Amino acid sequence: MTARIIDGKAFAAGLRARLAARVPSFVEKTGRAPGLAVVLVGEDPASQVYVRSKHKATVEAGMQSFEHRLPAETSQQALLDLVAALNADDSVDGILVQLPLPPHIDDKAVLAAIDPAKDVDGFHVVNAGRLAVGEEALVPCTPLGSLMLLQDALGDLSGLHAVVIGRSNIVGKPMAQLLLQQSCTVTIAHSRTKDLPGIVRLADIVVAAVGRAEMVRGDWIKPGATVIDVGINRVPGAEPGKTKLVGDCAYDECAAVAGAITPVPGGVGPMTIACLLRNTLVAAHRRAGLSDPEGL
Ligand SMILES: Nc1nc(=O)c2c([nH]1)NC[C@@H]1CN(c3ccc(C(=O)N[C@@H](CCC(=O)O)C(=O)O)cc3)C=[N+]21
Repeated sequence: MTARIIDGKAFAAGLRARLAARVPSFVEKTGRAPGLAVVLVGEDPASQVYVRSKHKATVEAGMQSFEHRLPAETSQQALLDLVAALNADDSVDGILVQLPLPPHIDDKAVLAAIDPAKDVDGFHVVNAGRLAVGEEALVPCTPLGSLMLLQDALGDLSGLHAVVIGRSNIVGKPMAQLLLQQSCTVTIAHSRTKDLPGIVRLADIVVAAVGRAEMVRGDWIKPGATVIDVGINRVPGAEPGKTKLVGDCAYDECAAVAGAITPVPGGVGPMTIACLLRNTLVAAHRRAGLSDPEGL
């Protein structure tokens, strides 16, 4: 069998177009465009690339983008002061503080300072708790985008066994919550799991979010299973001095066995940015007292 390729890039482009189509009626009702503030502390080159693509996508969707670039030596208090100002700014619907932060800053304290209503990353404990108990929440973008791709590929997920590899607060745990909400049987596996290949072989759905390049091998995959590869690992490329991007799954091996699989790049990554805009539009509607935009 050769897996169907799940085209996250195309799905994300479609989602961004649907979002852009909803912006004019929001503007008409409120007199302003939804606004996303992105805060970058320091000059990490990968973070700069992500922040640039977020800005571009935000503007293309007709939303307002506020970029705040602070030097690496910015104090925690200065960052908290900026977050407080963004919380108070009515033109800002979403606040994203790019991670990782420099080591002298306590990221938990910063995330806790973001107004949960503007927490478009869904990282605040209030949103994590709301997701866990099934209340209206802002849901972390990478798991949300992964779920959208799964539902597009499989339709109803009810009763399927999903194995999530990785237990981070940003991906693994919220992914498991979303799959549980869809009535999957969910196993959360991680670096200490005994017989990880044996556990993964039980899965109808594999979500790989461990952050280790090409760790999941083809002979771990049940024939026909759907594989969502969340990993983004930069490794040495074919030519010396060049790098390339690979996922947490050994792509060629897994694609030979799976029913469907996301590539890296072009899979989950573009969905993360599209879902950030989706969350910004949703947050803007809720803050304005409007009902959630439908069909997103
Ligand atoms: N507060 C916060 N929220 C985040 O959502 C967040 C963050 N911090 N810190 C960094 C990670 C990483 N991240 C990605 C977003 C898009 C792609 C993406 O579009 N990737 C493309 C390729 C990009 C490339 O070529 O480098 C793809 O997979 O096709 C990747 C990674 C969001 N992050």
